[in-house]
Amino acid sequence: MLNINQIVSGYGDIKVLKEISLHVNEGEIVGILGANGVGKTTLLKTISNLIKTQEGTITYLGKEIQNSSPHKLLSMGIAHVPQGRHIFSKMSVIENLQISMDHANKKSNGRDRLSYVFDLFPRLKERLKQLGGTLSGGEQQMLAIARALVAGPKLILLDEPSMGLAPLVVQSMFETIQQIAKDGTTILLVEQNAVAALEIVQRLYVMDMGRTVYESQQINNQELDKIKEVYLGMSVS
Ligand SMILES: Nc1ncnc2c1ncn2[C@@H]1O[C@H](COP(=O)(O)OP(=O)(O)OP(=O)(O)O)[C@@H](O)[C@H]1O
Repeated sequence: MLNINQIVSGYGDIKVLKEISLHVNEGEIVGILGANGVGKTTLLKTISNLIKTQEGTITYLGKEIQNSSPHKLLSMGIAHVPQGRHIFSKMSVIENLQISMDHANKKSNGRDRLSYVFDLFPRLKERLKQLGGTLSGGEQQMLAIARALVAGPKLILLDEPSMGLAPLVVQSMFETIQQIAKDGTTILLVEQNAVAALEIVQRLYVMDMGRTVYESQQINNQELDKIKEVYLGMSVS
């Protein structure tokens, strides 16, 4: 579905991504793990063209997209849920969702998409008129994901959904992410919380210094221990 081929990008003269390559197959949850500052967020921003691709190609459903605007990418079915959520804090829950629906993939029915996100996140339905900025951290993350989903995406780029959330909230958020994938939306997940991410991904990449240093095939227990120990510096008993 998504093929990233030898991409270079960064900020001004600073190259953060250094010829990174990876792919995502339709229906998968693919994880990108790695320490602070290795370029995970930069990778997602480059895919959604918030940062320019300096070298290499990004192919989505057979089309090169590295020069397509974020708006065009959304209409093609790629939605980005940024780190820190960036919901509109002075707008209500329903207004936040409405804005995204206005830019949606018009082939799917808006009403259906809205009822789908309310089934996934009933708390949002109870808070339609509440301002985004007054929601709890967990609710804001629900709104950020819901806002992506009402656009009818085929692929969601999800940047650190666990950030700042209590462990129980993280667990329930990750169960919902798994449900979203089961319902047919492919997910590229960037996470610091390796323990939570490893529970739900089908494949994963570990990044370091703007490159992938590890790519899993199928994840079994033995491989999980190796990833944790060698690449993530976690102790395995
Ligand atoms: N706007 C910017 N201008 C200059 N450098 C930046 C900018 N944004 C990020 N960087 C740098 O790019 C590098 C990669 O940052 P990035 O946010 O992609 O890392 P990350 O792996 O997502 O980290 P984290 O897990 O802490 O969010 C870092 O060294 C960071 O300081």
